[in-house]
Amino acid sequence: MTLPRFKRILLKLSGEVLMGKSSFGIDPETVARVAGEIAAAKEAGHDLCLVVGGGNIFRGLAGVAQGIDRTTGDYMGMLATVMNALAVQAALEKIGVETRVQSAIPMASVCEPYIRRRAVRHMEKGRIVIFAAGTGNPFFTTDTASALRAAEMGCDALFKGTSVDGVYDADPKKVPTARRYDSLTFDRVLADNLKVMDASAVALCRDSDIPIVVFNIRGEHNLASVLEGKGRATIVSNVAEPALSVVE
Ligand SMILES: Nc1ncnc2c1ncn2[C@@H]1O[C@H](COP(=O)(O)OP(=O)(O)OP(=O)(O)O)[C@@H](O)[C@H]1O
Ligand SMILES: O=c1ccn([C@@H]2O[C@H](COP(=O)(O)O)[C@@H](O)[C@H]2O)c(=O)[nH]1
Repeated sequence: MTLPRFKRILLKLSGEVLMGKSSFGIDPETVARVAGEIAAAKEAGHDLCLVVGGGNIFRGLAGVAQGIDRTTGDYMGMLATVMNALAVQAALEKIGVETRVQSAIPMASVCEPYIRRRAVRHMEKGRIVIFAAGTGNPFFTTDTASALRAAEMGCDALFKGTSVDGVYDADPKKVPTARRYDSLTFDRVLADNLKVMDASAVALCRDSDIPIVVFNIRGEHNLASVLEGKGRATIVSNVAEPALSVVE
């Protein structure tokens, strides 16, 4: 399928992807590889901002399973995303890309607080803004933060770089016979309760008319391919049902 080409993009980087082949934490080689691909996307003329997940370090619900109350667990998860954001910033700056980290939870000694107009200005100056600490609120995820920031920053699309190559009719990690969609509507994702992204994120993108492109960022050069419009991905948009297709 040929994907549309987008200029201003919010790239959501899954925390899990940053751990590379390990089962926890940050793998420097993977972060460096992803940073190189982000730098190349910028070189190719895209305006980029990033939201980084925290699943490689801590998720609120995992805390709940260990007896930590949900809100505390969620704040721990948000702090995990700050660590990831700093790791991505360091890797980007090492290869000469100017960046700023803005956190939804103010931490003045570590990074800037999230100020929308300031973030817009950074982007106008060609910097990559990395949004950390999700939305700053418990009971949300970085998917919702991505949809929110994409809308606030006037992005043309939200690219979800994750560990699956698109949206399936069931979780492909649990159902081996699941079939992948080439394209589908926001309404279908919500009606079928497809779990690749939170319902709140999907609803926000639907209402702001921001397409979501789900692709596997674990594969080398996949980011470049989907940005060029030819990679393997699923596009979720408001386009009517006839455009919906299952490719395999
Ligand atoms: N219908 C579906 N299609 C595709 N993937 C699905 C579907 N339902 C569930 N998933 C799961 O969604 C996961 C991707 O989303 P998830 O929110 O878990 O990760 P992430 O946000 O990318 O990462 P992190 O939380 O580590 O930052 C995949 O690993 C996949 O197993
Ligand atoms: O707005 C937000 C964003 C995140 N959290 C918590 O952080 C972790 C990690 O984020 P992922 O999106 O799963 O990568 C998440 O599990 C939440 O516990 C949050 O509370 N609010």
